[in-house]
Amino acid sequence: MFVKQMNFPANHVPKNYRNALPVQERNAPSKLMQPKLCSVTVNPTRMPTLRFHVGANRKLDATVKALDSFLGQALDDRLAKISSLETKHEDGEGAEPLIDVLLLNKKSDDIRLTLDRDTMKALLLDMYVAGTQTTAALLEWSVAELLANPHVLKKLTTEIRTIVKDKQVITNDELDQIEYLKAVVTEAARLHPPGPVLSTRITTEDVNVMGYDIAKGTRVYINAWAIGRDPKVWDRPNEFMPERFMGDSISFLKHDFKLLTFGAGRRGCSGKTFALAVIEHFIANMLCKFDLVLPDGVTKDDVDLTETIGLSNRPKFPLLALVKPRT
Ligand code: HEM
Repeated sequence: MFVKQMNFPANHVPKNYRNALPVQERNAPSKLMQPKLCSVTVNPTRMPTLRFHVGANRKLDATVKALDSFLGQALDDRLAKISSLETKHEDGEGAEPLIDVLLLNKKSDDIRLTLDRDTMKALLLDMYVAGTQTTAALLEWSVAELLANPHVLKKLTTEIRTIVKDKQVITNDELDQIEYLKAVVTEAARLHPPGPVLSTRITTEDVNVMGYDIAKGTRVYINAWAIGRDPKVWDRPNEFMPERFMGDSISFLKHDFKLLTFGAGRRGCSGKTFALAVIEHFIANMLCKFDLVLPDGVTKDDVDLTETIGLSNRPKFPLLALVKPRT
């Protein structure tokens, strides 16, 4: 790719940016393992682009402080709870929560996590900010498109029930076999990327892209939404046709610049495998045990697929759907 991710200029590294720490400090054992928790230091980063908006940086500071304190509290609460448990998982949870993995500085065969408190907060923030709304939006779009396209819903339901049969729990092995489900989610993601514009890049050298000269240092915005509906790239681009991805070599796991719902390159989405697994598990389980239907008197043509305009893309009107126990 011609356009690379912006780096901080050497003299402008925010002070709380972990990699800016001397190597020794970076590798020091986590303070969290000490009995007394370290205090939280907030060092919000000012955004130069906001300096023209009166009060914006002040609001940013307040938001950063509030978030920092919320995340710090979440870590403290969980640590207190873990210490009060005699054995792990005594609180009835089957799988180990991410927060415990971070707090307990888990050691496994091939990975040793040495995380300080700020890094743990950043990881939790990543999960919540980057991972929740986006996943929920793509799930909502996938279900909305299924309701607006009953022939696709019928085909998918049949395929899922044929593969899963009467099993109570759907495993990844079954999920891997339901090729049409992956095609449905990929098609929903092409038409309705939850983040229509990718993270900003800055060119690191003069480049020419398809006849356009782009000077070094140009801020580049990539419109994933428009690329996903480009008629030069896609046949009948505005139609929901999961079949286009059946047996196709294009998939999110293979990095194709036609399909940028999860971005690309080194700053591409690090949670895409997780997000796709969550969405596929949800839909497979739902359609296995329930019939997905529209409320009485509502037809497929009434499903409103209008998108919100902005940095995130969700249905403008929340989806109303019903599930009934499988007939
Ligand atoms: C359907 C769900 C999701 C969508 C559509 C999505 C989309 C994106 C997009 C478009 C980017 C910017 C990529 C680029 O500019 O090249 C991104 C970045 C990111 N995503 Fe996701 N994401 C999803 C779910 C998740 C989840 C579940 C997590 C975490 C568990 C996550 C963590 C991140 C992180 C940490 C980044 C920043 C990566 C970096 O800058 O190095 N995302 N995501």
